[in-house]
Amino acid sequence: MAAIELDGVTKRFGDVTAVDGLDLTVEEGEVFGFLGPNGAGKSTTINVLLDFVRPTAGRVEVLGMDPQRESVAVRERTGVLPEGFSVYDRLTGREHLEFAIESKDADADPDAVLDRVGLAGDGDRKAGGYSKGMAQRLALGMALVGDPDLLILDEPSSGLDPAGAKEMRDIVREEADRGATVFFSSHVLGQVEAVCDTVGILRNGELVAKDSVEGLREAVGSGATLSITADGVTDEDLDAVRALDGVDAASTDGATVTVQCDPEAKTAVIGALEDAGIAVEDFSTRESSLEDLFLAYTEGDTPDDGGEAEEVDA
Ligand SMILES: Nc1ncnc2c1ncn2[C@@H]1O[C@H](COP(=O)(O)OP(=O)(O)OP(=O)(O)O)[C@@H](O)[C@H]1O
Repeated sequence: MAAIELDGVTKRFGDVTAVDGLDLTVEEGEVFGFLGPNGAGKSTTINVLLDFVRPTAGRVEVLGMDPQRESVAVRERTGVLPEGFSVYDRLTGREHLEFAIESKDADADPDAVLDRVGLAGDGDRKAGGYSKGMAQRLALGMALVGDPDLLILDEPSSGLDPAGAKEMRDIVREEADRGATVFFSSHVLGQVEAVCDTVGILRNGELVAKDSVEGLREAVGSGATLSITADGVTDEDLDAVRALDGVDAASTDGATVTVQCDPEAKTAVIGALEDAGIAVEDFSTRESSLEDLFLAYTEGDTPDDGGEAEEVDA
């Protein structure tokens, strides 16, 4: 069964269309990464799932229920880490968890949860004195209370240091192993790449791609990014590079030339620059990251090369 099913969901705020005819299915047990630039409509979609916002049009199902008619039942089985969570300054970390345990009528040990999210030893401190990352850990702990069937995490890594982000990803995996569905939004691409089974990319309220990370990579192209340290590169030089077989894109910031290309095109690219009289000081190649991919989907034209990605025309 699908944990989340959106069918033609549109949400308008006055003249602004935040979500535009969104069709989306997240299967039970899936870790789904909801990616998109600022303002793409991620939080609005999450608010629709939780019935904090009512859609202008479309059908929504969460855990087989209609969140508008069964909002209490949906929320009982869902753990939420909201965007911009703010703590109750005067309550301790443990009191926050006790509150979450009580309101979910759950049977959890607050200290075990504090320990799990890396706050053991800080449970008796007033949360008003927590750092941003500690508050985020606390919010994650509150979302985990009661072993929810669905975890909805809005930008869960915001404010976390690299170790905290890694711990968050480990927890997400543990929750998925337990059978929970995890839906998390992010524009921190590495977070999504590292932990998600499936990624959906939202642009201007529309789903522009949905696939596994690998599938999306294949759809974008052969996937190498070549960085060449060289100055004095002109537009004509870049045009010569772009004209080469296997080159998708080339740009420069004045000191470094960045080329998206097939790995085999590397020698030809460097040769073309050298033929133009450019002194190539250094170069490196890396597999295109999800970031390159994300930018290709959200800034450039959507690829239509018949790759593995399920293209979604909204
Ligand atoms: N309550 C509201 N009233 C008016 N406009 C809104 C409201 N909520 C969201 N919007 C608009 O809807 C669009 C989508 O916003 P949303 O917060 O869903 O995006 P997002 O993808 O979560 O962005 P971010 O990554 O910046 O949090 C934006 O243009 C935003 O200004």
